[in-house]
Amino acid sequence: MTDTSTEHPFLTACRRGKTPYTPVWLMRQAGRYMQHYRDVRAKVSFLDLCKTPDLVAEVTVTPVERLNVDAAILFADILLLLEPMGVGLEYATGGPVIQRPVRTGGDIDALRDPVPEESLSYVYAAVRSTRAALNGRVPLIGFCGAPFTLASYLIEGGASRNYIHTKRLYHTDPGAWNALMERLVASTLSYVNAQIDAGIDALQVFDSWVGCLAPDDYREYVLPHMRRLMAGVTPGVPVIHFGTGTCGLLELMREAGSDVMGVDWRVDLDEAWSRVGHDMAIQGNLDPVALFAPPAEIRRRVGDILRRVQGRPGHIFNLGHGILPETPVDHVRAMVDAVHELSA
Ligand SMILES: Cc1c2[nH]c(c1CCC(=O)O)Cc1[nH]c(c(CCC(=O)O)c1C)Cc1[nH]c(c(CCC(=O)O)c1C)Cc1[nH]c(c(CCC(=O)O)c1C)C2
Repeated sequence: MTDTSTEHPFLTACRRGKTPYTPVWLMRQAGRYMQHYRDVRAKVSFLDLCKTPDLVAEVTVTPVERLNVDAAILFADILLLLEPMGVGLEYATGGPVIQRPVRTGGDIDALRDPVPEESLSYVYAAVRSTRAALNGRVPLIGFCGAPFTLASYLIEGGASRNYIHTKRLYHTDPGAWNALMERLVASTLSYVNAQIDAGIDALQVFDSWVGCLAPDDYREYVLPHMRRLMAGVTPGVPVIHFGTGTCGLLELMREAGSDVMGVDWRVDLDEAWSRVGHDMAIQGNLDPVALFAPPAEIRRRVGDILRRVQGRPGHIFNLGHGILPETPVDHVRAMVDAVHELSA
């Protein structure tokens, strides 16, 4: 695994090349289910952690060492980009909060356009220190929020159940909605292209909450912006497009133009893959709650997913969403070992 002269299986799989085993990594692999992370967080707030490159490197690399996963994901958050827009980002105990949500065309006009190279320079410092700490062992994934998911936080002011304010904006003022999405795409492109310059090996775009949309609304109010986002990413770095609850949207999401489609557990992986097309790679899709089952049952379920894709090149194993904080670490390790052993 330390041989950097050959491409790592994770990157080969993103390009649908043949690999000696199915590569695996886990969303939220750095997080509260791990004692090491809780120890770090006992001493420093979430935002201060994100802004301290050496600590970011430490919490990013630790799960790679403990779990033997095939990729690292930079420790950061999709909402960091919103802080320099001047809306008041805060990580409260109940989850992230936007103190001054945007609801009208006037609010949108008043947003600042972030200059990521300046206000988010700590992210690029973190990419460099994490790369140095990884020392070529596994590729480093950078990430961003997709414009719809970012807009939902900006407009609702935090997590949401029904997205009433978000949907009302495009129902009542599509011009303001499109202006907001265009600004988010522009800022996100400067943000991620500077992550690429700093040395990330792959990019995941998290559209975590896009599954709340009717297909016609996705087509009209989201897809054109996603197309411009994907087209603007500096070429050469594979892009993973992930969402949850996207069963009704997969064919439309394909049109955005990523290399890899990430799917949750609510759809059979072989069905998802044939619907997005075998000319794309696929990532997924074990239910994160399956990690609470006994290791023998976890192994059986890993085997089921691997059988569905029948060894077709271009599968990256992952959960269907992030690891939950209460997950037993030894079960996570058992899952990673099962993927490696059963796919070899
Ligand atoms: C560990 C963590 C993160 N963010 C937050 C936490 C919890 C803070 C803590 O308890 O220490 C606040 C934090 N930030 C956010 C949330 C979700 C809250 C909500 O339900 O709206 C929380 C708890 C918003 C967020 N943030 C992210 C998403 C997309 C992924 C997803 O769908 O889960 C979303 C929606 C991305 C994210 N966020 C994070 C990573 C790190 C890398 C890794 O995966 O190991 C990543 C990729 C890190």
